[in-house]
Amino acid sequence: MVLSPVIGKLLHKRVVLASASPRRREILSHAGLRFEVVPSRFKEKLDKASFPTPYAYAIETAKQKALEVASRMHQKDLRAPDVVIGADTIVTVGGLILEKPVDKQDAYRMLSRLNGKEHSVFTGVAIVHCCTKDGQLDTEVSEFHEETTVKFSELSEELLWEYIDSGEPMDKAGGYGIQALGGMLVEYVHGDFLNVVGFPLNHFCKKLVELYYPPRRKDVQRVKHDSIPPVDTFENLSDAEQGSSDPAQGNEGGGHWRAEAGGDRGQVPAGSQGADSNGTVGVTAQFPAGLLELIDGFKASKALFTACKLKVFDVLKDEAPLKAMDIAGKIDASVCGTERLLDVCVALGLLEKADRGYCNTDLADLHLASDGEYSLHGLAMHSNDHAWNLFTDLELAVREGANAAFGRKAEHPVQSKQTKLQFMRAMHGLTNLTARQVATAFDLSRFTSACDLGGCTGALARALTQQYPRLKVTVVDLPEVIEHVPCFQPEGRQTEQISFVPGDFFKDNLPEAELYILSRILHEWPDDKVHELLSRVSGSCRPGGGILVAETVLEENRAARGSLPASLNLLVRTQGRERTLPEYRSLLEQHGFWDVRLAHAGDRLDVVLGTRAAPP
Ligand SMILES: O=c1[nH]cc([C@@H]2O[C@H](COP(=O)(O)OP(=O)(O)OP(=O)(O)O)[C@@H](O)[C@H]2O)c(=O)[nH]1
Repeated sequence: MVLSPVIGKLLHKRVVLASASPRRREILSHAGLRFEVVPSRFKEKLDKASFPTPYAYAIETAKQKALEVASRMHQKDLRAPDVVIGADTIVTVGGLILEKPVDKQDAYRMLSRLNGKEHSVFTGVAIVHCCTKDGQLDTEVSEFHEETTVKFSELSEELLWEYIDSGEPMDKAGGYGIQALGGMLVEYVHGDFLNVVGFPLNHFCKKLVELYYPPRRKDVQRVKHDSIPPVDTFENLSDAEQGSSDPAQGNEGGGHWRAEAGGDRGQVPAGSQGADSNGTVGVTAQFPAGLLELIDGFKASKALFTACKLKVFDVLKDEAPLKAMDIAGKIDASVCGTERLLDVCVALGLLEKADRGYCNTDLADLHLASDGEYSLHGLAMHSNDHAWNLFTDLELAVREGANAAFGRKAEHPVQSKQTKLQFMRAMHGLTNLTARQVATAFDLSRFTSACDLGGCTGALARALTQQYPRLKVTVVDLPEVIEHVPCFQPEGRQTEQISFVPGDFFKDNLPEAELYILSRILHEWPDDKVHELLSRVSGSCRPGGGILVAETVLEENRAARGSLPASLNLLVRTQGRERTLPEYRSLLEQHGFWDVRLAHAGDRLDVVLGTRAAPP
């Protein structure tokens, strides 16, 4: 892959993205970068007037965000990551700098300023290389900015308010998200689109080229070219062509090869260089490290699952740092096996290793220990014990179409007694992660009652009642699910706003409600069952009532953002599939729901809201 040498230079480093922005995370992970996310605590309050230009302000803010994370991580365990990336996006119009709106009125003020005009979007980026010398943190900062020009159409007041009420402007610079509903406000864009979204990926790659591949005279002489390759492009680079250096280790001595697992992306296999009849030394093959990583990907998943199963992250959450020998004792495993597993977890960014022993990373503390609101331990265990087996039948599923393995090898997880609690844990963790975003994707304050069909442990119901104090939610799920709900109720947080009703939404009467919710339900079923369910919902829903469907909505070219493996999961596990917005719209309209709208609820989930029309 053409781009891999650039991003590949960071693959064997511990890279941290010092940002809470889901867009930045998505842009960089789609580019193939591996990193941890540690949101910066730097308060964005620099005096704007003290900067000569708006972009100087954005760069300084980005730098301070990254430095704060580097120094916090260094203080925590006396070891900073290798690279910390910070970014800050601002909008400028008429000499003013706009950041994220503080409330709806502020969003209105911003959008009114942008209405019908051209404005600039600047993102400042700081790449901080860290190293520890005599226990002290040493940093080297590289920085740059990118500018994009955007023009808004002339927009009516009504449209502006409708947009503001969608909730989208609130966490976005200038009060709009060009990648989502805000795209409709935009007449044209000149420059890098991703820069507007929050991270100028193209410029970032060029900066990496500048940092890691400074032109070296002997290489230029060694390779005969009609002209010297341009330095402002990152295409067709490999270490062998451009020389290799590492800013963290000083540019002078570059060109060292690494022999770590997965290989260095720029490494060239022995024998692949040679001279042609013109005496040109060229590279005939590029080491396919990205491909090898894909081939090895299942080993990384299995290492994570095994560490979860052995409760490594629980042990280290209670007591850390611990040496491999102590951890082995606590998890009842061999010392040499434990040490290898722990080191793999370090390489995967799940653990940190220092002289005093191993510790969880923040990510592992939050998501891989088995307790805690945002634990994904249940999901990891479900993937290990069930999804793993189902995926061994992927070939069959692909050959035969939907659900080839279903019924032959494993039962539907909710139907199997042994697995239902584990499945509930998996769903609980996953739902907790996105529940607030689903609850706020649309303003639902007009509803006073809701019925969450297949609402499992009530995680979404809890987020809804926290957001809308007037709302009462009835959660309907199978009796064998409801029986285990008390295990998932956080102590002291039971609320009278939520009730649980055992039942089968395909057979039993649906409770009365103004809003019916189907979160991660429809994708489980083929079209005929979806029609059956929607017709039952439609029959119970009064005119003016609503239906809220939370699913990953496919793009029209059928690519789903970050969730392609999930689509295969449905193929091996169910008879269902993910659908596009036109498909959901058509399904809902066929059952009397109109004004069908879409909002994104984070990286992997979208929300579709429809309103029940009066019967003709
Ligand atoms: O069209 C779009 N424009 C901007 C955005 C998002 O807006 C924010 C900008 O805010 P900031 O740079 O301060 O970053 P934060 O989100 O606060 O995260 P940090 O932790 O890095 O400070 C950014 O998220 C953009 O992605 C957008 O989505 N679309």
